[in-house]
Amino acid sequence: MGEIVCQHISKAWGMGTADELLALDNISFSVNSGEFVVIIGPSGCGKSTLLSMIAGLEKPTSGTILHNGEPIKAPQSDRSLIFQQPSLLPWLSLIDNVAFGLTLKGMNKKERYQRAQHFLSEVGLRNFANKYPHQLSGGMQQRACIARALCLGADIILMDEPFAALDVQTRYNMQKFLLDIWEGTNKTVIFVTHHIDEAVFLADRVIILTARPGRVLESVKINMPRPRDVISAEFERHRAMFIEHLRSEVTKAFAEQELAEMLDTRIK
Ligand SMILES: Nc1ncnc2c1ncn2[C@@H]1O[C@H](COP(=O)(O)OP(=O)(O)OP(=O)(O)O)[C@@H](O)[C@H]1O
Repeated sequence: MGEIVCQHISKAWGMGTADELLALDNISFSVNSGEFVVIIGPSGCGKSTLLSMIAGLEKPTSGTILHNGEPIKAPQSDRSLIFQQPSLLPWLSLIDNVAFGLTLKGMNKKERYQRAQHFLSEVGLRNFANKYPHQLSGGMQQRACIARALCLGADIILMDEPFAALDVQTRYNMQKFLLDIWEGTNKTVIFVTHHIDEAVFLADRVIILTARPGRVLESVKINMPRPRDVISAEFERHRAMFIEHLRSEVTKAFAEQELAEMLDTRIK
C-alpha cells in the first residue's frame, strides 16, 4: 500500500535572501495506493521540487506531505526516486547495485543476492547480474534502477523524466515495460514528464501544474483501456486537450524567463 497526500504545499527557495523564489504555491492533491499519476507542466514550474519533497530530500516551506498517513520527514526506502540519468554505482556489478540497500538493512549475503537476482529477472536482466553499469545501455540501466527500487521494497516509485535521455524506440519499450511492472506489482507511481504523449500513454490521472509558482491547474482522469493506441481518435482527443491546457502556461513561463533575462542584462 502506498498513498500520498499533499496538503497546501508551498516551497520557496532561498527564503529570506535577495534571491528568494517561490517555486510551488499551495499545492494539494492525493495519490491513491496503486495509482499511476503523471505530473506535467511548463519548464521551471516546480515538478522536480515537488518530487524531491515527496521523496523526503527537501522540506516544504509550508504544508504537509503524508505517506500512508504519516508526515514525510526524511528519505526512506519505501519511497524510491528515479532520475533521468541512471544513478547506479559504477564500481559495483548490477547485482551488487540492486542488493546494495539491503546491506544497510542488515540482510545476510545469501538472502540479499537471492532477492536481487529475483528482481533482476523481473526486469529482464537475469543474465546481466555480473555486468557493470558501463556495459549496459541506458534503458537497461534504468531497468536496473527500477529493480533496485522494487528490491528495497518501495511502495511508491517517484520518476523524474526517467526516459527523457533515451531514443524514441527505447523510450516506447520502456513505457510498455514500466506499465507491465506496475500492473504486476500494484505499486504507486508518480511520474514527471514534459511529453504529453507519454502522459496520455501511461497515466491513470494527469496533474497539470501552472507556470511558476506551480499550482494545480487541473487533475484529469484518463479512462482509456490499456494498452493505449497512440494513433486512436481518443488518444488524439486527450493529446489535444493537454496541449490546449498547457499552451497558455508555457507562454507565461517563457515570458517570465525573457523578462528575467532582460532585467538581468539591464542590471549588468
Ligand atoms: N536547489 C535549488 N535552489 C534554488 N532554486 C531552485 C533549486 N531547485 C530548483 N530551483 C528553482 O525552482 C524552480 C522550479 O525548479 P524545478 O526544477 O522544480 O522545475 P521543473 O518543473 O522540474 O523544471 P524542468 O521541467 O525544466 O525540469 C526553478 O525556478 C528553479 O530554478
